[in-house]
Amino acid sequence: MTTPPLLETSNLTIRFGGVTAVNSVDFSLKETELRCLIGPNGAGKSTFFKLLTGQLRPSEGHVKLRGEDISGSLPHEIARRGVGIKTQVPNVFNAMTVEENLWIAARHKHTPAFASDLAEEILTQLRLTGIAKREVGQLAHGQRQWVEIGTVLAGEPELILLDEPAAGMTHEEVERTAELILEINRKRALIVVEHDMQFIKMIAKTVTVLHQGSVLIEEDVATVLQDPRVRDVYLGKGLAA
Ligand SMILES: Nc1ncnc2c1ncn2[C@@H]1O[C@H](COP(=O)(O)OP(=O)(O)OP(=O)(O)O)[C@@H](O)[C@H]1O
Repeated sequence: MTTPPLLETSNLTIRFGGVTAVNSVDFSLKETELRCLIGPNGAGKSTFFKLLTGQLRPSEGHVKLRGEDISGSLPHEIARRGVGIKTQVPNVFNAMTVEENLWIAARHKHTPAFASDLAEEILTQLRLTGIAKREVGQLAHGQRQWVEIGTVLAGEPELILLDEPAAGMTHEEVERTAELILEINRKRALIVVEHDMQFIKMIAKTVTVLHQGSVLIEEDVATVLQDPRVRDVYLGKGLAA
């Protein structure tokens, strides 16, 4: 028997009134694969993520995790099955330190002592040990984003969805974020939505392009960035390939 992919969607579709935001998407992700998902504004990327995490229910089609149908499952059930997400909405406690935030996130699943060990491990992995005792509200934008990624890691997901992790970062922060993602990808699968093409080039292997809710092309990064259809959909929207 062949092993099913880590994640698979078939004919995944959602309509809002007259708008088909995600339109018959067949998508497949292998264990520990890193996939970049790009597309112009309104292409359906965030909505696709919401369908994967159970925040939205599909109008049609299915989402399967290791072959098990999770379409229609509740967000906390999907999280428990190993899907973590970092959205663009902040999800950390500003008045607490970096290590306290990581500990609280780890404590959902673990004993206090184990949560401390896990928080320590994440501090090391994300190279945040130097700012462990700082309040999150006092940190630079990039550092806060890394703490947010850390709180997702504290849930020990097998699949991590990152929605625009490099948005608003300086060039140095973008480079470090790329390194962190590649480090995380040694053990875990990720889907990364991003508009910053320099960042995409730093991390991408296979890129899926969404346009008007459908998959326009899915290829290696070099092929995608040279594809005239991709250039067309981004025309005037700042694709710096
Ligand atoms: N709750 C909703 N009700 C109605 N329409 C919606 C809803 N959510 C999304 N849409 C529409 O679905 C389409 C896809 O939106 P979505 O936010 O998924 O795009 P996106 O690719 O994430 O865009 P961006 O890059 O700007 O974040 C858009 O036309 C949007 O207006």
